[in-house]
Amino acid sequence: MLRFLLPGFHVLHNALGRQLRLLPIVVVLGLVSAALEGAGIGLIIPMLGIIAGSQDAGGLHGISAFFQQVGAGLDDGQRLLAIAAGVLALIVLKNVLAFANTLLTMFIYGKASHAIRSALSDQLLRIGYPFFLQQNPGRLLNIISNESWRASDAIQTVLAALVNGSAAVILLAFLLLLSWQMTLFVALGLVLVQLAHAVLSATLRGPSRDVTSFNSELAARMLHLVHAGRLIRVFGQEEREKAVFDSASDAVRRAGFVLQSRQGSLPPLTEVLHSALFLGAVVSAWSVGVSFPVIVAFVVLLYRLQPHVRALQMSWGQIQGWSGSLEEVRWLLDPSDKPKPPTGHEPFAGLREDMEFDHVTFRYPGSEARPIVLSSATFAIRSGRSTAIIGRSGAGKTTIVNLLCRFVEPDEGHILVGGMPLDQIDPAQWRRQIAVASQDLELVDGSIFENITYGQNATIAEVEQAAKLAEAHSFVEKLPQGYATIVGYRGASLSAGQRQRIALARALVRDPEILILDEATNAVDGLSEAAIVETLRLRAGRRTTIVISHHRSTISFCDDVVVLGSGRVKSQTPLADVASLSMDQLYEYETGVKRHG
Ligand SMILES: Nc1ncnc2c1ncn2[C@@H]1O[C@H](COP(=O)(O)OP(=O)(O)OP(=O)(O)O)[C@@H](O)[C@H]1O
Repeated sequence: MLRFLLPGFHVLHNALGRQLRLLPIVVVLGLVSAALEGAGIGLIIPMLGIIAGSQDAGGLHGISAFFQQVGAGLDDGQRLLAIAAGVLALIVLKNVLAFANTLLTMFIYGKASHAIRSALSDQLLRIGYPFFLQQNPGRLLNIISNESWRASDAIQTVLAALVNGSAAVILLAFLLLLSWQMTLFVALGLVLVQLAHAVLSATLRGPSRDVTSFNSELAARMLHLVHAGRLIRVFGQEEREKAVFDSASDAVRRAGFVLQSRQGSLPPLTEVLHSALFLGAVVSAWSVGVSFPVIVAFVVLLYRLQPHVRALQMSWGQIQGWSGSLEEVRWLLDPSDKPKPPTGHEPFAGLREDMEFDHVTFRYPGSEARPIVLSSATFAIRSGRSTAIIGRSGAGKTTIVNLLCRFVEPDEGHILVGGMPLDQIDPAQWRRQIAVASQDLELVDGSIFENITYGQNATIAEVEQAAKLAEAHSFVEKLPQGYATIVGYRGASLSAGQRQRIALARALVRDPEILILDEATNAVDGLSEAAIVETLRLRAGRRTTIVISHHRSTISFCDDVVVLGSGRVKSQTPLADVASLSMDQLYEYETGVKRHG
């Protein structure tokens, strides 16, 4: 039931996790501090009795008669002082408990907010890679940077509602003990106000979803401005981009205005209804002859009750207003409709035999209308040898890397490693034996040393050795900070060729069993590339290398070449057999798969 009432109930429940144990303490502290407040207010009755000179408890019943007896036997002056001191002590104690409760709720809020952010990052790291191929990064950024905070705020609101709810229950109980007729009148009125609230709050869900969706769009535009700074300037698109951004931003403003204006109508409406209700209670109490001290105590209690009830009713509206945010966070955290990460339990210690693509068919998820990327692709990658995978742009070369790294899985067919299907091998162990240097794999924002040792502990000597092999050492040495140089966001402070050499050093420092180079040297100058090719040649017989390139020189050291075209493997042949062919001739070379003898 609660799941239907409270959008994102799951999110809140899971975020609270072990902190759920603390909620009863929040409630008890709320109840006790409200009871102390109620008792303090009840003591107004004898105080007023002393001041008004009427201390007769005869007309009073129940708890009001009990309060009227407090300090009986003392003379008026002493009694007034004693009761005032008692009220002050109750107020101090109540505030100490309320402060303790504030600390406790803040602690729970902090833990739950952290749990939401941590669960989001965990999900983003665990989720199957195809998710990122399909999702709008703006939506993901918006969930992490905006919606997760609103979900945290919803938790704070729920905690505040618990405290306010506890206070309201106790203060209502005091009211009931003072006068059940007046309390019934007030309680019925509060139920009607709550109904009006619920109807209005329900209209917040639609605008809340709109705000979330426009925020995603705006986050995507922001990302675009950050990433496409050069493109926009070089094509003189500043005006157009400004207009598109402003329109996205204005859509957020408009949707936000609709939501906030509806939310904003709730507090004044509540205040007017509550005031009418309380005035009605006072007038009806007077008309049925309730005594003056009891009416005063009742009014003071009502006055103290009102903010709690108001906050409680506002919490409901706020949570409805955040329903879009909670739904977004719930969606991202829900694993049921997300691609699963690769599985497999067989250990993998090293590549002893060949890898084979056995009739592998693949199409990217969500691209059913487009031509198939790989259709029954069959070829072998010999262990300890170097294989070039070539083909015209869009032929599916990077897709083969994605399949080998298990970012995506074949729709049909198998990839076999030493005869064992790749999907049975432990993916973590498998990936530990692979290193990829690719034009798409970015550098991290840190030092050159941190970039080369990303994912691999290595000494400075090992880092220098890898950098030398990748033709990076000489330029790094000349930088004022050497290997401590900070490369900036995505390596922005380096040239494209320098970035590629650092990325290659990062792959080489692992001395991987399988090295994959996907257009990894296309921005490197000819001399450096020749030296890199020599390095790669030295791996022959010891390690397996897969090279993807459109340059003849880059694949010159390879033993085998696999030619892709139109979704098929056109040929696989020893490179020596086609040494005389140019790249263009190779792209058209079609002989099927010639296995090495
Ligand atoms: N995420 C994706 N979603 C849908 N289709 C994709 C996706 N990535 C690639 N493709 C399509 O798959 C096909 C093969 O792409 P792939 O990147 O493997 O080609 P490639 O041979 O590496 O090309 P290039 O030489 O230009 O790098 C292309 O038609 C491409 O449009």
